[in-house]
This record gives sequence, C-alpha cells and structure tokens, in this order.
Amino acid sequence: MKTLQGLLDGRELKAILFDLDGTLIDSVPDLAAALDASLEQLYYTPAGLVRTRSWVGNGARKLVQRALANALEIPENAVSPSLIDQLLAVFFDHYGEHSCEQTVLYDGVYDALSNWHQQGIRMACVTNKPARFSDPILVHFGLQQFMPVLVGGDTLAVRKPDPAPLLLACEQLGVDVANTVMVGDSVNDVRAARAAGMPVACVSYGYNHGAPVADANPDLLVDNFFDLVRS
Ligand SMILES: O=C(O)COP(=O)(O)O
Ligand SMILES: [Mg+2]
Repeated sequence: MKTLQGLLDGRELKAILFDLDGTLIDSVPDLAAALDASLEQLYYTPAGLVRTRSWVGNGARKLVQRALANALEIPENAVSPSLIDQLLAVFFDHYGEHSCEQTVLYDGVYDALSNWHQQGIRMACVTNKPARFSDPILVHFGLQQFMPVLVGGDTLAVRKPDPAPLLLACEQLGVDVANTVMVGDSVNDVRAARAAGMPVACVSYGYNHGAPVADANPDLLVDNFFDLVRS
C-alpha cells in the first residue's frame, strides 16, 4: 500500500496541506440550511441537502450562483452578477450565524492531526471557503492548535484549482513544496496540487460535485483518516 511519505520519492515528509469542506468537516448540513434560508428569504424555492452537496467546493459565490441557476432554471453563466451579490449577502449572514451547528468532523480527523502534530509535521488548511468562516470552524473543533496557517477562498485573488493558495501555505509554514503533500476531496484539490508540483491524496467520502474523486486520479485514495494515518 502506498503511504503519504511514499508519495515523496524518498524526500522527507515535512508538511501536509488539508482541504476543509468534505475532507476535514462534513459541513453540508449547515451550508444547505443557510442556503435554503437565504433562498426562502428572497422567495426562491429551497434547494435541499443533496443538491447543495453537489455545488460545494468552488467557494461561496459559486455555490450561490449554482443555486440561482437551479432556482431560475437557467444556465449557470446566465445568472446576473447582481442577483448573485444579493443572495450571497443574505447567505453570508445566515452561514456566519450558524456554521457550527450541524457540522461535524469526519471520523479519525482529530486524532490523526494530533498525531502528525506530535511527530513535528507542519500543517495548514487550504480551502475555497472564505477565511472569516473557516477560521471559527477550525477553532470550534480545536484544529487550529495543529494548523497555524489558513489560506481561505478570499485570501488571494485566485482559489484552487489555482496552485497559488497551496504555494502561499508552504511559504507561511516555512516548508519547501518538495516536502509537502496535499490532502483533499475533489478534482480542484488534485488540479491545484499537480499545478503546485506536489503529490495529492484524496478521501473518497467528500463532495467532488457528485462524481467519484477516483476519476481525478489522485496519487493515493483512502476511505477515511484511519487509513491515511496507517498508509
Ligand atoms: O467551496 C467551498 O466553499 C469550500 O471548499 P473546500 O472544499 O475547498 O473547503
Ligand atoms: Mg473540499
């Protein structure tokens, strides 16, 4: 079986970058509740959990754009920016108030991060979720003590699949890209890692727009964090 260390061709594993939604936390119940409350407030039909799950992963603006395309039954690129801005503002209010109510850590995440931390592995969170929502979630679940660096979807002008957020995380951790591995749940994480020049492991249980993340050909695919530690 391949290992995280084994992905580095003999170079030492010094850092791991983690995606947030669908990798460390199951956030869709809170995202869907906030999205549906926002849609209803503006007199659109609510979207529900299953649809919301398939829309997460490209940041809050895209989530809202996809919800509007669905509600108005028009293509995503035909949704007007002013409608997106309007729903996004309402969504931010709802999600900001209720981001940690139904959200849970996936099994094994806390202990795995604690273990790697004890081994001296440096860790960062690189998510497309805006930083002001991601930070309180990391604090709520006690993960901030293991991950001193957070690069959110609005930290830079670009987001995953652009490699820049991953490169910034390495810089802030003070670790070379050559000693770093990305762990995510979607094709965006795989593309960003490839473009940054680092190997990528994926969890199979995440979101990935409703498609199996195996299709994106990660270097390692695991079903849970226990396997990621064991591997
Ligand atoms: O789309 C989002 O807001 C979150 O995406 P993530 O999977 O990069 O954490
Ligand atoms: Mg994700």
